[in-house]
Amino acid sequence: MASILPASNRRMRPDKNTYEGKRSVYVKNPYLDAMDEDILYHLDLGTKTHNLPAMFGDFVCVGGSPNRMKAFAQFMHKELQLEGDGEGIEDICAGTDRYCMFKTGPVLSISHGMGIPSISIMLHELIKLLHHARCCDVTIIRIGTSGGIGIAPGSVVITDIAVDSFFKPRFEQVILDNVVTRSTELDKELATDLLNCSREIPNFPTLIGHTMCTYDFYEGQGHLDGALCSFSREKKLDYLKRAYKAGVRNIEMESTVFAAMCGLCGLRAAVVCVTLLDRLESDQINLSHDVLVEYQQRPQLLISNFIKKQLGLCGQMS
Ligand SMILES: O=P(O)(O)O[C@@H]1C[C@H](O)[C@@H](CO)O1
Ligand SMILES: O=c1cc[nH]c(=O)[nH]1
Repeated sequence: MASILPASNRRMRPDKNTYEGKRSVYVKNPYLDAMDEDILYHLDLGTKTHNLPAMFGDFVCVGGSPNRMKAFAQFMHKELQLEGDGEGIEDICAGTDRYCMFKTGPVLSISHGMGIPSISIMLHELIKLLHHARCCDVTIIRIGTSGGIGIAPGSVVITDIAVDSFFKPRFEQVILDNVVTRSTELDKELATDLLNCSREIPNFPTLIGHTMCTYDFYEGQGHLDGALCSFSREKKLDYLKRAYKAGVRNIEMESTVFAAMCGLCGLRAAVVCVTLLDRLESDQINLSHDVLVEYQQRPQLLISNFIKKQLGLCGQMS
């Protein structure tokens, strides 16, 4: 778990990235050390203007929508039985409308928008913040929505490995004019712990599977209902069935870069997404508002129970 002690209270080894017995957050950028101040433009935070060690906690949860991540922060406030009703919880990134960030006890809740470029910018700045704040043993979980393949809508998929549109466990980052391929493995032990935790929640369909991450919601995921569609229903179904055969159980738009960046920077990471529909059956998400809200709360409930267990509050599981 990440320590929230100020950096000066902890013992650092000669290797600057390693605290005694702890796994620290790495940044792999030789230029950062030489910077007098680091301004995290999209989060509206900075090393000179904010007391970063005081702001960060043990768990970081990220998801696309600002409202969902605010609701999650308020839910955690209640679940952790913190003082007050949590209604007036403040957005730490209120100075920007790109992302929002809330802190409830040891849990940081941050929105990342839709798609790889959006989450990637947020992760660069978040990881630098965790590094500047000298956080150790950080657990980061993406709680999102997705389209399922061959599983009942409402199922929660815990990702074992994120794959690209070719079902390959890789993230290809274009750096200058080179393509650099990065691994998209996630923490297996964390995924198993989450699955075990899900088994304690009644009527909570959960499975571990591969998650396919695409660059586009419509054509990229084989939707027949976009403004453009240049393939047949048969081609779509053939593609999704091949994905299923390759072990893919859901599709979303952030997991490969999330797994790659967190893995490279020493963060214990998981992806937990509810499925809103079975893509072998349909393309349109036509759930009622209430069902949609209830489905979106499922990853939140699982993560809340997991965090409470980690904190030794397991007698108070929802
Ligand atoms: O975290 P969310 O639910 O936003 O993730 C999925 C993937 C895309 O960002 C978006 C598409 O509707 O939902
Ligand atoms: O089908 C879906 C549903 C949610 N999010 C996705 O990326 N795809």
